[in-house]
Amino acid sequence: MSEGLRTRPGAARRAAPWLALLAAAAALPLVSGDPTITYLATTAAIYVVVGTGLNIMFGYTGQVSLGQGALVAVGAYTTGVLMAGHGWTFWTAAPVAVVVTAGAGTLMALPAFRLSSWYIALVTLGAAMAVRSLLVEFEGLTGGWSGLVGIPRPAFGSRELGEREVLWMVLVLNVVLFVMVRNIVDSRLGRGMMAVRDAPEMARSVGVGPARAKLFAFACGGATAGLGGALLAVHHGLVTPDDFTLDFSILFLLVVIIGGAARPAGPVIGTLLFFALPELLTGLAEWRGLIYGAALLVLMVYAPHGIAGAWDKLRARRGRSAAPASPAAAGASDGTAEVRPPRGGPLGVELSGIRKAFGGVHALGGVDLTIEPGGVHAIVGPNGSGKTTLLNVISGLLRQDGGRVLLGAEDVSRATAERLARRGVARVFQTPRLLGASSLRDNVLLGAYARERAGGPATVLRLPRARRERAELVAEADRLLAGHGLARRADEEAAALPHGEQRLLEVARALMARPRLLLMDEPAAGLTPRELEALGRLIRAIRDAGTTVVLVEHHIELVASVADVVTVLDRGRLVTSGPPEEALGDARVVELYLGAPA
Ligand SMILES: Nc1ncnc2c1ncn2[C@@H]1O[C@H](COP(=O)(O)OP(=O)(O)OP(=O)(O)O)[C@@H](O)[C@H]1O
Repeated sequence: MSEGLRTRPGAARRAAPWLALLAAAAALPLVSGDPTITYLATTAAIYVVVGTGLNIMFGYTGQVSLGQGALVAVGAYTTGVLMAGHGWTFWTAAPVAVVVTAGAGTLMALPAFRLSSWYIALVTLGAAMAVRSLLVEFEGLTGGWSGLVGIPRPAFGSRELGEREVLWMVLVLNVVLFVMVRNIVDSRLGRGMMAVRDAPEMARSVGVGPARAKLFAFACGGATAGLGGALLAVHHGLVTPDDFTLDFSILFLLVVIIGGAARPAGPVIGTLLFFALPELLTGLAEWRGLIYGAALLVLMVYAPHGIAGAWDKLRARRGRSAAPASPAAAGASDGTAEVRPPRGGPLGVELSGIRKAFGGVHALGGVDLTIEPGGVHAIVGPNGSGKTTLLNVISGLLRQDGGRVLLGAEDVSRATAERLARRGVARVFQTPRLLGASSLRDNVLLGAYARERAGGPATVLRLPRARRERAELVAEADRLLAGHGLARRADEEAAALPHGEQRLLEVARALMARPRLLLMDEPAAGLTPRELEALGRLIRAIRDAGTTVVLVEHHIELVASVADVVTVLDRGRLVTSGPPEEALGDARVVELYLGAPA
């Protein structure tokens, strides 16, 4: 058994029903011998290829594209022009179509760096309309309304592949794609894409560059649409603009949504349903529109994650009730035993003249502060005094209006959050920011994003290097989860956790980064007294392991018990800074918290 499957025994079992379904669907046309069934099955299998790419863009990265049909057209016409017009073989034309369409997909991604996902939907819709017009306008190249005809089948020498052989080829491609998508999703790349989709600020704080993640997703979507287009061109033998209407583009989005976005099997199920339903409803032709609409409505209300999502939920519910309590859960500790030394020495911070305003609100009005490496530095102050803004500036999530930030000896005044994460800065947010639909284990693994070494190709192909690294990280994440008493729930969705445990999960994710500087924003909020004590022990253990901790906190008892230095802010200005008893005993601070003496 492979290392990957050994560490995730559930993954193979989860995929098994869908692989069986795919095999059954593939077997039907292969045994029936009916050319119509073979033709329809090939078309369906090509749609799965396109849907799989869209699933990466939309399902995993949250980029709504209504232009997938246009990208398929780019792939189909590129193949058609090269094969019918220039005598290329399928084996040379298809890779060119894939590259050209990946490029077109990447171009479509450019507005995505600035726009929210629903605006991107409009941009891609516009692109779909523009491509169709261009296909008609460039008549000399594309054949105008008549399109391109006489596109030959793929051939080996003079022997053309038969209909069934083309179907086989597309099915094999689907299996390869399925495995590649599973490898991507179950890797740093996939977790990064989902972080961009669910919590963009958190994504940046763990080291994910949102632009790169979106670019990668659009390139994947473009490449698979190009492959789908190349296959459609040789399957049909001709391409015309009428093959690529707006309905065609929207169809792929529906296939992914109905099948189950962000589930590798989603496009398979969605496509099977799309092709099977008209056959099942032949006697009810006039009711078909109504039945489709009602089914979509019911699905969106009761199964918003599509059919694959509903199935996963059912399994998770059954698994939860059957799962025995693990020893780790019974003896939940405070996680101190699992704290590991950072990826380098502790980092100090030097802030000089930091200013930040939001419109007329001066959140920080010129803060000078030195945070020594290796200690616990608490920042306290009344609501709205600028504490979170200060953490955002230190972590690179906000660019200050003026002033300088030094991290160690390095001037990072203009550094992005992603870069700082790579330098060893990690963050715990005021309200937990998690991948709600991902497992606890995947949430913790995301913390290692900035220190994972396996590159894209090694990850996609799951080469031994990537496997080894993944197995080590999974073991580390499981130890952290066990340390926080969450081992038993490692495979459950993070969104199902109660608030207190979501906070623990955030801390585990931050520790997974082995940070040199850990920024914690109100980690004690909502914790019970027992949990507070455990948090205090954990913070001390993190410091003792060699990490600088900056703790923004309202819980003064916790601050007094763990902090080496306390800084007090009020209305964006530094009131005092020093050892806890000195800073917290300062008359101005007492007045801030208790009000002026009568
Ligand atoms: N993105 C923003 N847009 C507009 N105003 C903001 C923004 N972020 C912070 N502020 C304002 O800046 C001031 C400082 O906010 P900040 O969140 O840093 O305070 P805080 O000390 O962390 O407060 P709390 O203890 O309530 O979390 C507040 O007046 C707040 O309303």
